[in-house]
Amino acid sequence: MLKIFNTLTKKKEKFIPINAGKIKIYVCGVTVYDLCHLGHARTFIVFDSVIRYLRHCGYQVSYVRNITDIDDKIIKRAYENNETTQQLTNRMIQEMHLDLDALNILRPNYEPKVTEHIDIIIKFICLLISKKHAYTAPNGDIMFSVETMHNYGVLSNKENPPKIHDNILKIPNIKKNPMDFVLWKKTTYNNKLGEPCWSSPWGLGRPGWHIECSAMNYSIFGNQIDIHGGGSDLIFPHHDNEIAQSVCAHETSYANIWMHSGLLLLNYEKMSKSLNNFFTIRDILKHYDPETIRFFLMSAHYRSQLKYNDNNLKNAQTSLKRLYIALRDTNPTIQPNGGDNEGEYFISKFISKMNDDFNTPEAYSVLFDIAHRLNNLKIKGHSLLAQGMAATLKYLANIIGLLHQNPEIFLKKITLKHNKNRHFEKIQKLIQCREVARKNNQWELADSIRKKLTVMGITLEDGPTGITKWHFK
Ligand SMILES: Nc1ncnc2c1ncn2[C@@H]1O[C@H](COP(=O)(O)OP(=O)(O)OP(=O)(O)O)[C@@H](O)[C@H]1O
Ligand SMILES: [Zn+2]
Repeated sequence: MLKIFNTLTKKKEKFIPINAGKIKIYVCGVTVYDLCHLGHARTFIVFDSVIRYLRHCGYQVSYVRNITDIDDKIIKRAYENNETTQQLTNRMIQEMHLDLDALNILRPNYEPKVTEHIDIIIKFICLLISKKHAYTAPNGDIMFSVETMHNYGVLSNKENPPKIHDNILKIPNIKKNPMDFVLWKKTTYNNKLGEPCWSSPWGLGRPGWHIECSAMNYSIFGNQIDIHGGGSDLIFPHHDNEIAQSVCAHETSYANIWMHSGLLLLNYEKMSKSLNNFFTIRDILKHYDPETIRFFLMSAHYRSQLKYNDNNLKNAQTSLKRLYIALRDTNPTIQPNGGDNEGEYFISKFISKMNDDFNTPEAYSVLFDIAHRLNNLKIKGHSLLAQGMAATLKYLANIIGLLHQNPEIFLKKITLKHNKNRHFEKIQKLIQCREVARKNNQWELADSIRKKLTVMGITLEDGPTGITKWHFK
């Protein structure tokens, strides 16, 4: 029986879908104004493995992950780039698909964009106004009134009310309650940045952030879904506000289970676009195989935080290598358990770990037990049993999107990447030494380093500011 931890009840609960055999799941997606970083990959790989597992269990899963294609940060970035918000977001959506596909993340069944749901959003806000849950603020914005909901903040826990962001309190006379939030943002008279706006009963404007997910959920799924997911950074205010809007507008419950993935941290802080402390998926893919990244991001329980650093990625690579080495010289095309009880034992152990709130670290340890057993069988020359064990290993790992490559190809690829990385590090070091030599007027040394780099196929370009660029010839 599958159990899932529900952020709403703070308990692991038996999972029972609203409609037998079918699951409706919605995950908050990216605000598309930059390339995706490894923090996004964490959340999307977590939900990818959840969805793969639910499908493996025989559920028909309908998976929606939205795209936020209108927001302050998008407007600002498009203005800086001297392009339209649509040009920017279309480009970033394409790049996002490239990166997430590279990580073998299955595409959602539907990826709704906010700008394609403005009518639905407006209707939703009208409903909230008609039910007296929303009001027009003095500046013309439409605000949700949190006092009209008896248990506002239920997800983030009312007993420990979340801190109100300072700058919310600084806005004078706009909100009836400092926790009230924007549903519709009125376009300012001069519209300095030329931001996109839509006509509405309240004049030209654009939607606030929280309303988009409530409205798109309603339009795609009706108001009730089985699972709502996202990173734990979204619990408050985004998900509490979604609950407030959806419950107040439609007077039904909203999501049965709230699942939140732990954040990927860089130096103890959330990796994030706004904090500008991120590594793009693309950059990491230059140094690591996509499957290594996937393996790393599932190596801690999905609710735990995970620290990004090169060592952790290297460890993930070593672990994955161990599994592929075990699979080497086997032909795992026969039945997964090879007809023996040991295979069945491992399968049921793996399934019980995944049924326990998708415990991937424990599920990994079953994979390593199988690999260990497989190595022993190979050493002892029990070829048929080894084939069965290899098939079990591949079958189970495939459920969560791992070990789908040919072992020889994977092992060759990581050796090549390793050599390339070492080559890259060597180049960087030589360039640094040359820069020091130049600063110290050691021209002969600087010149000999340049010659060495030329032999390695590197061309240097010394910029006027003293910064040296390089490229392969
Ligand atoms: N460091 C992270 N670790 C895990 N999940 C993350 C991380 N950063 C973002 N996410 C998740 O990725 C999805 C998209 O997030 P979003 O586009 O808001 O990213 P962001 O980098 O936090 O952007 P911004 O800083 O502009 O708000 C959300 O579900 C969010 O919870
Ligand atoms: Zn959302």
